[in-house]
Amino acid sequence: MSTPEQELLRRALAVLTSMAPAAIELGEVFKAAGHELALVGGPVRDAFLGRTSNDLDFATSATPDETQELLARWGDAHWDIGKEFGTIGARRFARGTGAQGADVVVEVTTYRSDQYDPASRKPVVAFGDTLDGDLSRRDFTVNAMAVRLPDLTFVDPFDGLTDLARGLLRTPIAPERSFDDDPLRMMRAARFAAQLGFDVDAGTLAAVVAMAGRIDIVSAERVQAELTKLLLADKPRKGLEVLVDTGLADHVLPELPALQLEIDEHHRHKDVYQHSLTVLEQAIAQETGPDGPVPAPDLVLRLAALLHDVGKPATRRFEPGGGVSFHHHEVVGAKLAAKRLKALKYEKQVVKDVSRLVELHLRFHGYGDGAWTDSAVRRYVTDAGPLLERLHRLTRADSTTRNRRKAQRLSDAYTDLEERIEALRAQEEIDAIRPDLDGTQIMQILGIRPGPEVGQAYKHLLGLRMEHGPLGPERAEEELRAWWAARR
Ligand SMILES: Nc1ncnc2c1ncn2[C@@H]1O[C@H](COP(=O)(O)OP(=O)(O)OP(=O)(O)O)[C@@H](O)[C@H]1O
Repeated sequence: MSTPEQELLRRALAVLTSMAPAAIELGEVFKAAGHELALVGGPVRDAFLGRTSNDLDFATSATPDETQELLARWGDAHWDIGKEFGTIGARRFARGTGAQGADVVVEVTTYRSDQYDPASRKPVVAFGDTLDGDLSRRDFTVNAMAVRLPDLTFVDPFDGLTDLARGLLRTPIAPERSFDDDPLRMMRAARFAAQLGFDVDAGTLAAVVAMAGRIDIVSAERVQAELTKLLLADKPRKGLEVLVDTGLADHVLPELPALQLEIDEHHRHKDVYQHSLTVLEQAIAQETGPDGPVPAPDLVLRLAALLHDVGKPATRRFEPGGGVSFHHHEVVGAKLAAKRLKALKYEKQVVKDVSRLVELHLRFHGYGDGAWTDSAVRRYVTDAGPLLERLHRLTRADSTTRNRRKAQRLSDAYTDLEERIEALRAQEEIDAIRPDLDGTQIMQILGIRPGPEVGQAYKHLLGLRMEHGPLGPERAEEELRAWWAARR
């Protein structure tokens, strides 16, 4: 019989041995120079979860200058952008095959002993002398384990292994002090809950609830980075529930808890919040890589799935005859989503794409029983543009009815729409629809110079192309002349 911890240790040892050659070699380099070196953080935790990594974090007793000198002899490429925080990085290009067939990236950080400065309400970077001291300022016990090198001694001052075996996120020091030092750790609890499927320990969770408002002093960029990692996890629901249940979401993504108030009249779900989490999960199930079934996490799709109904609270109307409506919630939602993502400092393109998907997520429901004209299909494809594939996924994911027949009907209707798109695509260009005549041809035919009329003519021909499909140059010329004559 072996305890879960022993079982984990055995597994970790196998993983560590497989990634050890490069790490052990580095340990020997540091030892020869009289310094301590230990593998820390994510790679140690992941080794216990049976996952190898070629991205290794180390802590050392050496100063940043000493580390830089030692790494110069080990790696093939180096960087020191984190030197101010004690971190020097290096990459060793792949040698050999198998586990050694990939590049190894290392970041070595001088032992830290940051102290919280009550005046600036920020931790001040300081270097320390012990590994235990360094581990004590880490976020969670499962991230505060280390393996000394080159001898592979396991160091676990906060009993992280027990927490790992139980699937618990707990701060090594009192959570109130830890979150005071760096409130971002509260977001990180939600992120690791999503990534690892772990629960947040009761005391740690209570501290998040009590201190949620402190997240406001953290920069939007840092919050965004954690939210993104949370959303890109295989199963983000748990992390999102931590955000909402603790009140953190009221500060970083208030549109999400606001959905809890809404009763969804279309689907028999408790509320729009639960519906949104399910749509996110279903959208994730729809993700495939460009080369087939390898899942490729798609941030834009996931954000759109999570936020697609955020316009509902503001547009809810109770109708006189009973029932509820959310007219134009997609338009309102698109604006709210864009505003929130901008505040979180997401890149412009992400903001634009998510907002557009939110705006278009209902469009398909006008499709009914296949009664769309070719013109409506062209407009759907044109309005979605490069987001068409994602819109397909989002729209399919947005069906959470438990009524199987209704679900099947919706799915069949969407398949029908996709087939209509394919059929039209086989007949004509629909992915980048342009009028039959370009600006130069318009000017030639009408004998006019560049000016607003050319644009108006172009728009008129584009409208006809959308409505009727390709006209051909002759009919396009006739239509152009008729339009010109009518407006004179
Ligand atoms: N804000 C923080 N407060 C305390 N410790 C932190 C903080 N950020 C990082 N750490 C420590 O540094 C390690 C590396 O952080 P990082 O954010 O890279 O996480 P990770 O576990 O390596 O996962 P990933 O590389 O996927 O982000 C963590 O395991 C943790 O020990």
